[in-house]
This record gives sequence, C-alpha cells and structure tokens, in this order.
Amino acid sequence: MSLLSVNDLTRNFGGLTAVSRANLHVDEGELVGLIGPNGAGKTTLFNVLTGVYPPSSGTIELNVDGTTTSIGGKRPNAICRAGVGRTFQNIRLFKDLTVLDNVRIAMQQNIPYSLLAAFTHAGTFGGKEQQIRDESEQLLAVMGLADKADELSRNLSYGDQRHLEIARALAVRPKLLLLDEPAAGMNPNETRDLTDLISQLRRDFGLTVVLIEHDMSLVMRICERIYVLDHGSIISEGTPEHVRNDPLVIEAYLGEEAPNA
Ligand SMILES: Nc1ncnc2c1ncn2[C@@H]1O[C@H](COP(=O)(O)OP(=O)(O)OP(=O)(O)O)[C@@H](O)[C@H]1O
Repeated sequence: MSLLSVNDLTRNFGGLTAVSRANLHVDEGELVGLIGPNGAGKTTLFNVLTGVYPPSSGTIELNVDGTTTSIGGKRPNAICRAGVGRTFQNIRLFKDLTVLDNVRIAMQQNIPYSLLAAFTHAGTFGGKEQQIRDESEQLLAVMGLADKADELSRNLSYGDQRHLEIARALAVRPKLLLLDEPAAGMNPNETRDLTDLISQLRRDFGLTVVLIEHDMSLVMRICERIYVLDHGSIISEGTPEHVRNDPLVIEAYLGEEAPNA
C-alpha cells in the first residue's frame, strides 16, 4: 500500500477549480516531483495535503507503519503529527528568533499536549527540553547551520533561510516531506548542493519526499517519478524521461521553460 494515496481530490475556490479530480500515489521511500506551469494548482495541492484548506471532495490517506489515517480535512497540526512535514514557497520563519529557537519551536509543536503535561507533572520536562535542544542542534549540523545557531534568522542569507525551513520541517520527524520550491532564488551552485542534500536527507532520515520545483535540472536529476499538473488536472505521470517527452506536457509548457533541462 502507498504511503500517500490521494484519490479524486478536488479543491474549488468559488467558481475556480484549482485542483481537479487528482489521483496521486507515493510509495514509501520515493522521491517524487510535482511540476506544472504557473497557476497549475501545485501549491494548492500541498495546501490541501497539509490542512491549510479542506478538500472540496476526494480523499487523502496516509499509511505509516501499517496504520492508515484519513487526513483529508484535518487540521494542520493533526496532519503534522500523522507524519507530514512541509516547507513553504514563501519562506516562513520567526525572523526575530534565533536559528536554534526556530527549530526548537517546530520540534515542541509536535509533542502532543497530553505528553507535554505528563512531562511537566512528572518533573522531567527539563530533561525533555534538553533533548529537544540537542536534537535541534543535530538538525542544524545536518543542514550546515551549526555555527549560525545563535544568529537571528532574519540575518541569514537567503539560501541559509531555505535550509532552516527544511530543518524546521524535519523537526516534526515526518515520514512524508513536502518541499515547495526549495531551490527558489538559489544560484546554480546552491541548487546543485541542495539537490545532493535532499537525496542525502531522504537516505539518512528514511523519508518519502514530494517536491514542487520550477528548476527542471533539479527535478530531472533527483526525482524517480514526476506528476505534471496543468489547469488543476494531472496530465502526465512517470519517469523524468517519459514526462519530458510527453506531447501533452510539451504543449502545456509552450511559452514557458520546457521540462527538458
Ligand atoms: N486562496 C485562494 N483563493 C482563490 N484562488 C486561489 C487561492 N489559492 C490559489 N488560488 C488559485 O488557484 C490556482 C492555482 O494556484 P496555485 O498557487 O496552486 O498554483 P501553482 O501551480 O502553485 O502556481 P505557481 O507555480 O505559480 O506557484 C490559481 O488560479 C490561483 O489563483
């Protein structure tokens, strides 16, 4: 059974259908790309997957360790606890907090209230705090931000802010990581480094990854499978080779950067 099953998913905004009867299946450990021209519905699909918007119709199921959870229409925190972490197209950090605190807050957010209360009452919260701090520092090291832990996140370079976003997404210990344009605004060298890092994170953390990306060199290099959205509908699905030669995809991209990088 797939880790993520999206069945007949539709999301309307008034008279506009942003996602139309989409079907996606992502197996555990896969690295899958989601591409499509501007306004195709990619971010809306992520927003529905993560509870920012409920689906208008259709179902979303997450199968983690043999347990299937229906996450369609659930609140973002519940979906996060079910095992889904994400980054945003527009960086969303606590700009006036330190790099370390940004990760610590994300990690704490994933501790259920009852467990938090149990720690407090049992007097072991201090120990838990230390564990959160240690794990946050480890994550920063993985993301190459160890020496910037005490800096305010607003002072980080753009590329480092994108890395911190990923560290925050990893802090919730996701099984499924959704990356929304992780390379946006990066130069070709930074993009190459990020491409390697995403592959490494998948291996080291045992992640399943779905990424939206306009940088076709990144998508074609690391994704095993790609879904192509156009006007809210999935028009193609398959290997990078298949997708880049699909006439429907080429037509959808006419006038935009063709997916052949
Ligand atoms: N909250 C909203 N209210 C109304 N319309 C919306 C809303 N969010 C998205 N849309 C519309 O849904 C359509 C799909 O937008 P979406 O941002 O999902 O596309 P995208 O594929 O992520 O585009 P891009 O590559 O430019 O980021 C667009 O027409 C957009 O204007």
